[in-house]
Amino acid sequence: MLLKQPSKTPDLYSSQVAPLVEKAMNGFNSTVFAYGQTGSGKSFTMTGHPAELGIIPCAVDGVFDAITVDMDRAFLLRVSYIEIYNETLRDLLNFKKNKDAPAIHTNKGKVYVEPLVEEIVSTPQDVMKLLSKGNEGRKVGATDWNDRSSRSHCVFTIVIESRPRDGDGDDDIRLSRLNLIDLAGSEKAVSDLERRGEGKHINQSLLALREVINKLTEKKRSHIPYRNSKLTHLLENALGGDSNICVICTISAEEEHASETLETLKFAGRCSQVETKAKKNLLSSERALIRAKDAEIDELKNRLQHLVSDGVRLDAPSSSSHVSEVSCNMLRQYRKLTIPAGRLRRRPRE
Ligand SMILES: Nc1ncnc2c1ncn2[C@@H]1O[C@H](COP(=O)(O)OP(=O)(O)OP(=O)(O)O)[C@@H](O)[C@H]1O
Repeated sequence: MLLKQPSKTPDLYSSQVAPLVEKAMNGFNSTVFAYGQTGSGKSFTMTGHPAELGIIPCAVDGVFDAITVDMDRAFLLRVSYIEIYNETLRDLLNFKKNKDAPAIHTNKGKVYVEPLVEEIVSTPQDVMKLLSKGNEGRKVGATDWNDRSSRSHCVFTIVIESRPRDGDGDDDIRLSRLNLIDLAGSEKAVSDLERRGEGKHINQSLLALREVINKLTEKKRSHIPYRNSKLTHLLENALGGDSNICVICTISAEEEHASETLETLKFAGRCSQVETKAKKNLLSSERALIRAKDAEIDELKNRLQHLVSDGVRLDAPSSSSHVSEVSCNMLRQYRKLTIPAGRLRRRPRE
């Protein structure tokens, strides 16, 4: 759908992305990506700017707002952040320690990345800290068009698991992925040699994405070349129909960019023809991390209650530094694993 009025990112979020976040909260995979030529505002739109909140922070608020009002379900959230740079995957939450580079695997048609850090989060602040941490490791560089051009594709994912609060509810454990993607921008040859090498990989992977989208719009679908790039391989399940998708296309209005703008608009037109059939994802209790964490939470709760009945004050330093450290660690772990419903946990706005 095309927005007819110039709009700010939070308006774009409310009209186009919020419905996908709502679906993600109910077990449907959702994917949002920004596509457009270099310097046209993809990172501005996805990550945001001091002047304007981006799609990712809006979505994070959307997720926690939904948890706040949902009194019937308990949630467990995890976050991962992957970068594809020069056709190599990097874990942006673990890039320093990373000895084994993450790789794409497929099992029974499901694409996943391993090894990959998935951090458990319980507040919007936790999520935003991880986003900033990942962004520090992201490859950016100055090009002829953008001083801080993203030289990589970045996939920020919130994994949402939930179960009914009452009863055992094992037949209604839901798992979904909310993928928020900032693609690198298509570009003409740039003057800097290193940038030119990166640009070649960027353009090839975007070409692969356009080819996949073209194939997906064909009435009689032939082989779809997902494996032609890491980007399309990683997005195979999402593009292939298991996810609700929102594609945000950004353009530069200057005349010198007219041909790229036309290409982007054509891409937007083709994306709007792709049909997806996302299904609700249910998880067996044995595979549900939320079930394993339930046991851990109960155990921590018991141990904390014992400490309190022994007279240890959890919110104040104890006379014994060992008891204090143990209780603080337990309390921290307990808080990390529990997201109470019915409490406003909105991230303070700048
Ligand atoms: N709507 C906007 N209003 C004000 N400034 C903007 C807007 N969109 C983009 N900018 C500014 O334009 C510059 C380029 O934007 P941005 O980095 O988001 O582009 P990009 O499409 O992500 O580029 P690349 O593909 O090279 O990474 C930045 O300085 C950004 O702050």
